Amino acid sequence: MNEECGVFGVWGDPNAVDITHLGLHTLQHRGQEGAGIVGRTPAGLRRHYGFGLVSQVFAQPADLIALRGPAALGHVRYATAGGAILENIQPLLFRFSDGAVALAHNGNLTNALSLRASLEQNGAIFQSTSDTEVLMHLLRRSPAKTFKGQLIDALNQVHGGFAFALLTENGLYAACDPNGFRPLVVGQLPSGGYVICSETAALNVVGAEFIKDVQPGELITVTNAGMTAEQYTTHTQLAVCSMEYIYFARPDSEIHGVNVHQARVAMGKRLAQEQPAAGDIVVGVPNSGLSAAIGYAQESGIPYEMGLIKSQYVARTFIQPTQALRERSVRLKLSALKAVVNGKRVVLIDDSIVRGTTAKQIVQLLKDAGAKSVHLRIASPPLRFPCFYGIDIQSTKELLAANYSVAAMRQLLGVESLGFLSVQGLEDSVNLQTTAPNRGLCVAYFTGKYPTPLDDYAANLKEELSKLTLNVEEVAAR
Ligand SMILES: O=P(O)(O)OC[C@H]1O[C@H](OP(=O)(O)OP(=O)(O)O)[C@H](O)[C@@H]1O
Ligand SMILES: NC(=O)CC[C@H](N)C(=O)O
Ligand SMILES: [Mg+2]
Repeated sequence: MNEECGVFGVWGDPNAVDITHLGLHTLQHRGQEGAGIVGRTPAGLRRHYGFGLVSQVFAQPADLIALRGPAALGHVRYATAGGAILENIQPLLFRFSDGAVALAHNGNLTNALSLRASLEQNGAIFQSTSDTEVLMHLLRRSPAKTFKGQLIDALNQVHGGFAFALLTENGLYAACDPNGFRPLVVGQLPSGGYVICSETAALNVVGAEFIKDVQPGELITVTNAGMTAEQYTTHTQLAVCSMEYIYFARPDSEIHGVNVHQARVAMGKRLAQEQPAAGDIVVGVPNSGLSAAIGYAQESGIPYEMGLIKSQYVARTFIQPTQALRERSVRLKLSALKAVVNGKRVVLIDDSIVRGTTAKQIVQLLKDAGAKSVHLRIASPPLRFPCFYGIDIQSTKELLAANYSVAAMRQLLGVESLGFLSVQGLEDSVNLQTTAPNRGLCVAYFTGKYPTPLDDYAANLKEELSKLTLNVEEVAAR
């Protein structure tokens, strides 16, 4: 599993580029592989981009100065399709005889490969290997008369997960897929300018007021005439990625009206009811396990303690490319507090188990520091199926819970007991106000039931699952 991507665009503010730069810093947790900004300068759209963190890509003041103007679009990337080559770092910038367009994307398209094959057969020449680029080819081939009409045509042909943002000389456009898998919000700056970005935390940091969540199948247009919202399709059904609430998004963001920290606290409370444990202290795994640990302690009455310390200088573990690096970075990142855990029965709370790298090492750390027993509780259901909508887990091979039962995982991780939150518990904890299936959440990674056809990925998944020798229901029930 890898991070997400983050998008951030501004229209109608003289400081658009600097605001976008700040916004990307705030969204850095969503992608650390590459970053870029396109600015609408007096000389047209200009781009600066590269590999690494926002602070590395924009190391010199001149990098931003060259982009300045009244509108900008930025992106932080972690690849889900097409790998880590410079050409895939976003925003992508296309120059046409009649103008330029910048394109940024969070999510993953399920039919990009087949669309690309047929576009190439008809003469298209792609510049990158990412799924994102197909949108622009479809847009340019549309017979519609206006840019917006062409965009609507293109949006109706791509499938899967997408929060797209596009910048032209004339406007800033943004759209969400028909399930709203990925979060995307609109806000307004004190100057009157508009911001469109992945998370509300970034609105707060740049001083913009929240206006709305972009809804499934919705297209937002911002020009000098103001902001408008319309449906590019009405075949929609809310299925927000539940991993956004569990792990990805910042605790200080709100997605469809639900604060991420509070959702995690509620997951922890529910976990305490569903999976009680006899312990002396509750310890959360920094960072994203802490909110659920607070909830577990509140509900169980077991005191919350700081049994693990996190170094502030080590990034998220998933993004390391190899297992050896991931293991080393857990060691560097987390240490046990001997004075707190020695002789104690520890109830250890984390938000998720993916490969098991983190849990395995932390249990060892706690035991080495003298913990009498470790009762591991996970504030999400076991992750057993891949995601094709924007989280980079596209194979069951690496998922611990796809390959081992809960009892086998308990042994493997070396804990006295192990318990997970139920799917129902997750849905109730997030508590979205909707009548959509699964209470408006995508829970496919836990149930194997995907809210859309998987297009190019379907055959592969079928084959993988057949190798597990269990059917979907059996895998989900392990
Ligand atoms: O089972 P694994 O493969 O180890 O993956 C799961 C762990 O990874 C994530 O933390 P991460 O270190 O990425 O980020 P965080 O600091 O925000 O918790 C997540 O919160 C779990 O702790
Ligand atoms: N994590 C993402 O949202 C990635 C966006 C896009 N699919 C890419 O690979 O660049
Ligand atoms: Mg973690």
